Amino acid sequence: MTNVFTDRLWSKVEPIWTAYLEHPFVKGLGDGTLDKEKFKHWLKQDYVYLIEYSRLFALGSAKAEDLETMTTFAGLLHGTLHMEMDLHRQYAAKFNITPEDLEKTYPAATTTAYTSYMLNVSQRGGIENVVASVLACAWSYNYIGKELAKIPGALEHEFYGDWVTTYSSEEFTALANDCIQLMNKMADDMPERDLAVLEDIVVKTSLYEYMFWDMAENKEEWPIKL
Ligand SMILES: Cc1ncc(CN)c(N)n1
Repeated sequence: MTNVFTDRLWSKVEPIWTAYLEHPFVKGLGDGTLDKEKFKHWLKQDYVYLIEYSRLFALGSAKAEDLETMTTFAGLLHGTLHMEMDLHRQYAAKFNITPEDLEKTYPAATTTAYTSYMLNVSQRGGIENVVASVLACAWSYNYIGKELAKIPGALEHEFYGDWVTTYSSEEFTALANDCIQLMNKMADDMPERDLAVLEDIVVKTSLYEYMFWDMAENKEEWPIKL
């Protein structure tokens, strides 16, 4: 089989993605020992992250040059707003947090930096920048979900089992695969100079993903509280 662009991306980001699995927050999700307050911090920050992330799918749909791509982005938008964010709303209910309060979460420094970066490169560039921006997000959570699902008891854990089940599910895998396929479709016949730009976006967003885990682990907001 011939190599596709995402194979090249994978070999570039593999060390970062392997580090996710060693991260204390991710390890705690997998073995069920994660502190609930840390998870609550992730949950709230991730909800407002996903709102901005959804904007990227809407932008991708607007920038699409064919109906098939437009439809794929619309499906990704729907899957995020409903399937993925439903998981967050269900967890929030366990903490007695309403969807309205979740939505009012003040974005932390890392959340702001990560979403601003994605929106900036996506607005400045063409649709291929949008796809490169969203790729690490969908693909890495699916990767983590599938790896954690291999840990005995992780899928059945009374609290974190739903997290592992959702991100390793066929439904979420299909969303991640849609992003992977879109990336390969965009990269086809692209000159090396442009591919290098896309690779840099995927590396940076992969690093932001790591910072997001750190932010949740340390319950970070901003350096000075007002
Ligand atoms: C920060 C982050 N990255 C990725 C995902 C998976 N959509 C997420 N929910 N949050």
